[in-house]
Amino acid sequence: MGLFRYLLRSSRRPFLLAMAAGVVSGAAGAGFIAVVNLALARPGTGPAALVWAFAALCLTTVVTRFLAQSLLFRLSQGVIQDLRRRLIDAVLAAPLRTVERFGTAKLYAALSDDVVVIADALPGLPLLCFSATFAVVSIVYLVTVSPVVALAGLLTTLLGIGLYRLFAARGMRALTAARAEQDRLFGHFRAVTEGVKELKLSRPRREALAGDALDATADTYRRRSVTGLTVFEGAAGSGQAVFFALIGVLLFVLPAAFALDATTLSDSVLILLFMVSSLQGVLTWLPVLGRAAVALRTVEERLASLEQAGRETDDGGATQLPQTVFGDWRTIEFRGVTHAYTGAAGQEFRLGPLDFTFRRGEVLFVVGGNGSGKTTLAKLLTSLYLPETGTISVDGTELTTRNCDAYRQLFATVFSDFHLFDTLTGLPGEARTEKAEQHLRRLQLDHKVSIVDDRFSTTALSQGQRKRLALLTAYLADAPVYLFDEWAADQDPVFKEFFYEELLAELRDRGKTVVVISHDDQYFHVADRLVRLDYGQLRQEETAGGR
Ligand SMILES: Nc1ncnc2c1ncn2[C@@H]1O[C@H](COP(=O)(O)OP(=O)(O)OP(=O)(O)O)[C@@H](O)[C@H]1O
Repeated sequence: MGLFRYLLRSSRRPFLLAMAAGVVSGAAGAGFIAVVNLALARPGTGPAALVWAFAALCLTTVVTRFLAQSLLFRLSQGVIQDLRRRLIDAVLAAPLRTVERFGTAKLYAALSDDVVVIADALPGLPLLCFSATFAVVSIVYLVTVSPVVALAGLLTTLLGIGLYRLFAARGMRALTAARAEQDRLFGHFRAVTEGVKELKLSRPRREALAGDALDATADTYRRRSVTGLTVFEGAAGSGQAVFFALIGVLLFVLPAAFALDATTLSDSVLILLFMVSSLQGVLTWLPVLGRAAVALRTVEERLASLEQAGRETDDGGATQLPQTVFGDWRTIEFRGVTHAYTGAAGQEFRLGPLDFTFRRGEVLFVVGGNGSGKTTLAKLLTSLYLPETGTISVDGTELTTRNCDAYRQLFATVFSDFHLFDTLTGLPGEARTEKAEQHLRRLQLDHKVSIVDDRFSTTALSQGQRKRLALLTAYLADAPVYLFDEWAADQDPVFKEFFYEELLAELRDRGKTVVVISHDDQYFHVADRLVRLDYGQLRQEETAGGR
């Protein structure tokens, strides 16, 4: 039912058209059997009207069925596209913390697997309509042949539906349990693809993680899936069995009990045989539809959780250029700002409460030991996290979900876990390629990388070189504020010096504001101001250098 509801909401018109085609096809199919029966009663002497009816019903059955299926094929591809678009939009609009809590494995599973499972099941839906209509019309026709057989047919159909519902509830439970394992399975796949070096280098870890752990999850997934699909197959078998039982009763019990003649008997059996064969068509789709219902529920739950966490791009102002919203900013003020993470074992890391003011045009260093909260502070400063308590204000305007997207456009960043896009698309367009080539030379990457069709020719580089390419991208963004999270950590002494002594000075001269997270104490003197984090608490320190 969930699938029907979803399609009625998302693609009402083509879906209703496909269902109507399924209904017409079912009715025409049953009418076809009635005409066959009438023709069999008078072999070779049927009136012309019967011949025309035969031809029309044949054609209608075939054409409407084709129409319904082809509409559903088109619809199913549309559903894949639509669900993926909605998931991607929800991920991009949800707060970063919500996306981090989800984890990539769960999102990949929904994007890659669930949407395809749903779409693959859709062509089965017209068959349900076809068979339901076929059954209703057949029973109505049976009333004209023999009310007793019609009643038996109706009771059998109801019994079949009851049995199916009984089985389906169990099948759905098993498939839902299998689906939960799938998230874990995708987590293992990710660990294998991203940890391939470590796994190759250590046989015990490979056997433990890519062998035992993955096999255990895959086994549980397989067992639960097989149970679920087998239960659905059981539902199909029991549906078929009750109809066969009815035909048996019709052949061997009813004639004696109700004095049915041979013609009534053969008409009824023929109709019931066609009902069984149409039912078989539906029954083969039941496991597929069961899996699709579970997948749709998972995707909808994931969408709802992402959407419930709040959209961050609702503000009308967010569509304006940052220059017009926050372009003239002077100060960013933290007042009583906190952010906490709760680990799996319940332990908590709390940053803050933080009170400090960040000023336009300064070069600010954020320093402190590992895990002291520097990156978390950077996420708060860039508004990737909004404060859990306290406020961050820009010249008195408090940052909220409604204006944070506009505010974020002030920043160009290279986080320590940055993603290196291989395209320049989306960066300011004017003389982009020339500027990129010039920076490639400056960063000594021109012998490795070139720009081809607005793309880097390669991103398969050393970590230090990849960081230089990320720096180039940030440079091209030409944002008012730059944030570098331990950028120099992977650079050789020459590039460290270039970064701290040349690049930061150049950015300052260009009127940029710069935040540098750093462990390189030999360069702390280039900062205008330095803040030190110690277990989430902040201390401001003077520096020797700066202006
Ligand atoms: N996504 C997260 N979920 C849960 N805990 C987190 C998360 N990110 C960071 N933490 C925890 O918050 C604390 C601060 O992390 P943060 O990354 O801000 O430190 P850092 O000062 O940047 O460290 P480093 O110098 O090692 O990069 C750490 O104890 C870390 O375990």
